[in-house]
Amino acid sequence: MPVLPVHSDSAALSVAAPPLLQVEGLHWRAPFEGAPPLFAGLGLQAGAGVLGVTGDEGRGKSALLRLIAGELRPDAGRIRIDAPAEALDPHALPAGDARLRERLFWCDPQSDRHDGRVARDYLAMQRQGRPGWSEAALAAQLEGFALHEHLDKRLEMLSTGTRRKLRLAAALASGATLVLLDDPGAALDARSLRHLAEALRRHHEAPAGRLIVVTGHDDRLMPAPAARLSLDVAAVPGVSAVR
Ligand SMILES: Nc1ncnc2c1ncn2[C@@H]1O[C@H](COP(=O)(O)OP(=O)(O)OP(=O)(O)O)[C@@H](O)[C@H]1O
Repeated sequence: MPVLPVHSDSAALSVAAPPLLQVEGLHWRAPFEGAPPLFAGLGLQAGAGVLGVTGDEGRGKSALLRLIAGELRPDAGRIRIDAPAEALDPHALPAGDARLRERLFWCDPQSDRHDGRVARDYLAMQRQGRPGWSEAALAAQLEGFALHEHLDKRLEMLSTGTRRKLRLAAALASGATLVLLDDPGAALDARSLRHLAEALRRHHEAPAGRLIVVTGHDDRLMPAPAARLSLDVAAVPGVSAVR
């Protein structure tokens, strides 16, 4: 999946396969006085595999995922998540829409929404409404992240790293067309980092029609440079990624 930064909105690359994620003309600035525009016409197309989003602190990696997930509203532009029958616009659908839930898994490291749940129940809840969910993939994640001993504890009793691992396990088992992982290596122990790196590498090699977007600074979790999108390019008005 070559990712080419281009310095013009009009620049386009030929797309070998229909993209799973399309961002067109994205404009957004943080809603506070004097905030500079973070995205001024950003365009992005990505197919199945792993797309890495890199950039210095504050360049908008997390904000980009929140915009794609529908949590932040773009000032202008369009976001489309591809689906067999129709392209879904997360901003045109109500929160919790069943089609969006099936196709999108947003792994928000800051969320404390489910902290009162027991880990096993959290996984059961995440499984609901996701026909692509894989019990085999979940079993591999529980093993790889050493989560078995924590399944009967409430999330609020778990360490930050273990809570993150539980969310990652659900994300990787979800079968969603688009999985968004924000800085997934943060607070992970060395063994878990190795497991996650291996899971992402395997997914990239055999993506089965699904796209995982990973932000962060950890090179071990990033796909090859050709599949990375850097937000550091000064005032990039358009960026395209194709598989
Ligand atoms: N939910 C939000 N609401 C308002 N402003 C936000 C929100 N998320 C991010 N921002 C603002 O957008 C800018 C970019 O922040 P963001 O967290 O996206 O950067 P980042 O590249 O992920 O940085 P880091 O590597 O430190 O995580 C910051 O000015 C931040 O305050």
